[in-house]
Amino acid sequence: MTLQRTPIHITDAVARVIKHTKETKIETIDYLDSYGRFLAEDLYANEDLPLFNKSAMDGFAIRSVDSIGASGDNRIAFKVVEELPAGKTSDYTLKENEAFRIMTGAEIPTSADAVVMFEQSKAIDDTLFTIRKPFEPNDNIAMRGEEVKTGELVVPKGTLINPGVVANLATFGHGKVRVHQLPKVAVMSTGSELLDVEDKLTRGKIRNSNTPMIISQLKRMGIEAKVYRFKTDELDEILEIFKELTSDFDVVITTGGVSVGDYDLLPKVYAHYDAEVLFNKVAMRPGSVTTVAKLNDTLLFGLSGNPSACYSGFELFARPSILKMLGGKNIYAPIVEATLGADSKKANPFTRFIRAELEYTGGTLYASPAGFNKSNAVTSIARSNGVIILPSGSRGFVAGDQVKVMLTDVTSGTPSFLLTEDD
Ligand SMILES: Nc1nc2c(c(=O)[nH]1)N[C@H]1C(S)=C(S)[C@@H](COP(=O)(O)OP(=O)(O)OC[C@H]3O[C@@H](n4cnc5c(N)ncnc54)[C@H](O)[C@@H]3O)O[C@H]1N2
Ligand code: MOO
Ligand SMILES: [Mg+2]
Repeated sequence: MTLQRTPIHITDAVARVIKHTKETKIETIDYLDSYGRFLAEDLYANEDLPLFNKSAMDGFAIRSVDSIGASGDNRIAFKVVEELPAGKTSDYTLKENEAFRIMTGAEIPTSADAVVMFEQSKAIDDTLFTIRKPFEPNDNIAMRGEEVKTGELVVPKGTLINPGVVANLATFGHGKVRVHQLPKVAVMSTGSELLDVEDKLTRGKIRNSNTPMIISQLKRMGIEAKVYRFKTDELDEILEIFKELTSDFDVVITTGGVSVGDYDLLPKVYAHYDAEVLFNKVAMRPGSVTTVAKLNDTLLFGLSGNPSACYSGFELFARPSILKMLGGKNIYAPIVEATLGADSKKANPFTRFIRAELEYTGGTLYASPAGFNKSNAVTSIARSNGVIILPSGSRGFVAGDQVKVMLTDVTSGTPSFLLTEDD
């Protein structure tokens, strides 16, 4: 086996992974379980929205024609003939200077065409009130179909089902929704140095942080992974496990053992099973040895053992691929421009990813390296909420330079509420 590997550009690597990713089968699930999935079909309006002309305010529904000429000096009186809370309807036909007492959301009876807010009226007694200004037809009324008409596209296929989409499923009566199945994902860290979180530390050993990290990155996507243990770094054992993994799972994520070391077994596994290696070297740091292969219909993500490399390898390759399996359209983390908050003096022979702390101050988005940032760093992953991307072939960067930042952790908040009284 040759130890020479040819690095390819990240964009090429991402494109290869996505090209080899297939959507999973479609299933029908309860709409309340659909949050975080992607619509597998367009969502159309089954009805007009609003469904009927409805009061937009609490007040009185009147015939606008009866309000003509109303002023402070010429208050016009109305008599309440019926009360209409939301959900109650009436076929009564208003006569001159009659009104319904109507609440927000109630259907406007056909004989009324404007709503007077309580605040725009003066009560004389329980059934009489006056107004001091004229009302136009449709004042304070939400018109049938003003938001969307029957048959219009509301949310296109491939959209992430966020709480707003769930609200629309409910609005249009879709109790069941078609989505792509959750891919079956297995996670396995390799390395005879690895101990579990509560094992006693012994010489030369470390705690396995990659498995729980990847499990959490998957959880963030709504996926429960199955964890496999592999402790010996013996080829026979890993070959046996892989036989099971590739027949049962859509995605197998391994960490470690992917470089050129004597006990880096993944390249041997790919070769043994004649997997199609999409790439085994990417022109990036960290994670240059990240490998992605395909065996039958299973995608094998061989992430680097070094924690920072492992984290970005997942976000760069596994995440968009899994989102595509789920039928997602917008599968890539957004990349925005930011101002570098501190120097980053190293030259960058390969594209460099730097775990970063993002801060929005005084109208500027600053991105600062989140401390120790080598490939083996684990603490900076905890502190960061994005990744600075420095292009390959560039020299060092200094504070104030414009850089690109990938928003890998958009769930992170800010320490203070960013709206002020001037906004
Ligand atoms: N001769 C060469 N050596 C190395 C190269 C190279 O190109 N030529 N690449 C280096 C780079 S870059 C990286 S990154 C690492 C990648 O190594 P592997 O993916 O094979 O990972 P391991 O060897 O298994 O482990 C590397 C490192 O990470 C620690 N590790 C592994 N698994 C975990 C885990 N689950 N939790 C926490 N830490 C983990 C492991 O103990 C090692 O320290 O290879 C370089 N070598
Ligand atoms: O694969 Mo490495 O993460 O470039 O240090
Ligand atoms: Mg290694």
